[in-house]
Amino acid sequence: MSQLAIETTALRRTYRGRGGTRVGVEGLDLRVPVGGVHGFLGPNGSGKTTTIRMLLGLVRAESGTMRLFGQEVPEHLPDVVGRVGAIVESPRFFPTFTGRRNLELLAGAVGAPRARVGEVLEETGLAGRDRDRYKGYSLGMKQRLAIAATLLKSPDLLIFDEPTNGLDPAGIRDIRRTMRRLGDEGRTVLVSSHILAEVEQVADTVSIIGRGRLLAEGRVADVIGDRGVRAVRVGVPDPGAAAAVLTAAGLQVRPEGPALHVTGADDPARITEVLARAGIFVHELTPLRADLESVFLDLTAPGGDAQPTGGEQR
Ligand SMILES: Nc1ncnc2c1ncn2[C@@H]1O[C@H](COP(=O)(O)OP(=O)(O)OP(=O)(O)O)[C@@H](O)[C@H]1O
Repeated sequence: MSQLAIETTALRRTYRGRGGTRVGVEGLDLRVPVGGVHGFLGPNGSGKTTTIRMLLGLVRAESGTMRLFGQEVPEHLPDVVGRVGAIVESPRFFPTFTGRRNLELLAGAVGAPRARVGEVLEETGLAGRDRDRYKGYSLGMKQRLAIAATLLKSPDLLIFDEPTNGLDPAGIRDIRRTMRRLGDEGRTVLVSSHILAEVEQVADTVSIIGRGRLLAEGRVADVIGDRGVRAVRVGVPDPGAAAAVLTAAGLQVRPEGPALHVTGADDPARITEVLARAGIFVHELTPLRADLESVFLDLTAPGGDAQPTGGEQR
């Protein structure tokens, strides 16, 4: 088994409130490989922040185990914390100081060499704006400065909790690029989000959770491939006649605009074969790939057929 940057087993945390006990995380098995970007996905309230806070020693787990780079935490957190950088809440910067000055102060505080400040400004694309005051930064620039701050000590693992919250599309693209670059450098990036389209483009691997449990994990393409409904759009001159023939052959058919949406065929060639035998010729045959969004919605739908995988999908 390849080394894991993060591993949790049967992790559990509940919250007691006036309305009774609320599940934060319930038996969560999370495995994040070393190197690359890992999307930690789930709808609002599914337990992402709770998990991240437990990993960082900010919230206590009720039961279960957690490891960072093989070291059990929180017991051995002091041994690994130097390898971990996290943006959980917005760090506090001095509004009237420049971005660079803020970083220089932080570098002093964490014992990073001063030269590192220039490097992290480059890495986060802030180099041209580093002499502007923090209070004049856009939200996206503030977020990039927060990332720059976590990079000062060159962490092997970066944990971002919903890093693009509140950003405009350009800001989102910048953060995504920064995360991708960090992953390509061989660092491990854990990025939590409930916005799938965003993570789908940047992540190498994903874990999808719902109500505190793991629902699916693996490489993005595999998670989609395993769960994707294989459908094909079929264009024919006479959709009514074709629908009757396909239905008689045991396939599921519904109209989709001027074409047909067909499921139930393991191989699209079977559709052309069935239709050709009936003298119907196909002018369009488009396999419709499920995207992560629909897989996610399927898995996390209340009362849906989501079965926790227990993490044995790899
Ligand atoms: N301090 C707390 N006190 C009581 N309940 C809490 C607390 N923190 C979290 N919860 C509850 O635990 C569950 C998981 O919350 P959590 O914030 O971990 O989810 P999340 O996946 O990060 O959500 P979001 O995407 O909205 O940030 C929710 O039902 C939430 O209301």
